[in-house]
Amino acid sequence: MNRSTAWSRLAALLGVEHPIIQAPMAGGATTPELVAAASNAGGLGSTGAAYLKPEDIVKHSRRVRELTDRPFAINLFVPPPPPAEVAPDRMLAVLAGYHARLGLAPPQPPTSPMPSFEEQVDAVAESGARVVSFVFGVPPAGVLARLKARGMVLAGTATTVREAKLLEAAGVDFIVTQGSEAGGHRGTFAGPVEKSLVGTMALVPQVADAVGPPVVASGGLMDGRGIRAARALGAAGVQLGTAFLTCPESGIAPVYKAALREAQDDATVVTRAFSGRPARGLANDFTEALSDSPDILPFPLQHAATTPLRAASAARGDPRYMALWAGQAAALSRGLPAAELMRALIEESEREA
Ligand SMILES: Cc1cc2nc3c(=O)[nH]c(=O)nc-3n(C[C@H](O)[C@H](O)[C@H](O)COP(=O)(O)O)c2cc1C
Repeated sequence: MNRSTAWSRLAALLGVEHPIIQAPMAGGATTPELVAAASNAGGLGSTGAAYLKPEDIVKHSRRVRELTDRPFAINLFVPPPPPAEVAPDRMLAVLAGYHARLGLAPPQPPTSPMPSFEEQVDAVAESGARVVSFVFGVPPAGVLARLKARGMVLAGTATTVREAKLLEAAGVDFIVTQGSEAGGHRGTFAGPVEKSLVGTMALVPQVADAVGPPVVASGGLMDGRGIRAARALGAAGVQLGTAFLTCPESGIAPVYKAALREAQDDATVVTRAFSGRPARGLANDFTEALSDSPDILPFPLQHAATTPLRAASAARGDPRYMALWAGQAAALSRGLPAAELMRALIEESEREA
């Protein structure tokens, strides 16, 4: 299939003019206003719903539907196996020092903050989203069958060829490849993360050669240059996260937007310090002090344990203890309104190389 056919076929599958996806970003970035603006401009907006309670998924998607009658996407985390018994005392002692510095009450033993996956799926099934994407694994067969029976288009996230093949075998409609440049959590689920840090340039053509479903490239793409490169490598579409974080509609804290605008190419690190899972973000005091700690708890307990500190740091406009998820090309952030950014991406991606 030639490149322009793959591109327009994926656009038709997604029900959009251009297969340019505003990435799902859990943790509040993907407000209904951001999602709807991306969709209204001719791409596909996506909600990162992983931490949302089912009733909030219902509310959020109702609001998106008020703002657009175009297709949009929702994303969930495939749930991790229940964590083994862990002793959080040493991590709590480390965090206590930071709490004291900010005048917070001592940290409490963490419990999982994740809503019930089954109930999230119930809410997603009723959300009116056209596309449902998953990360951190192969979703259960029953979940895929149920959403497919409702006519929803399904996607999984792969960081290696092996993961892409597992997702193809499960029957997803398209595969998002996540290159190691990507901001946020590594979606790795089959194999050690250290071996899955494959860059977009190397990952996209290998996955495109290995699997049948269309491949959507993500990781380090910020403008038309990246989109054209991804297309040339065999991608049928693209997904951009960091590029949308500095939009006025994105829900992240102002201090986080300011840090992204000042970021340099070497500003990011992959760290487990905030959540227990490896994720790429801007280095700060917290990542420098904790990234090598042997006491980091497994996801989602580390995420829960660091929540009060991250929230207090954001409320004070102090980026030192916040999770500032960002891809390696954050310096190319433009801070445009989402519709303008989407229109610019479309126009730039169609220019001759
Ligand atoms: C703040 C942030 C949160 C993210 N949350 C999610 C998420 O909830 N689900 C998901 O599939 N990917 C998530 N990602 C990863 C994106 O889907 C995408 O792979 C990544 O943003 C692409 O790289 P880029 O940031 O360089 O564009 C997140 C990325 C960022 C920056």
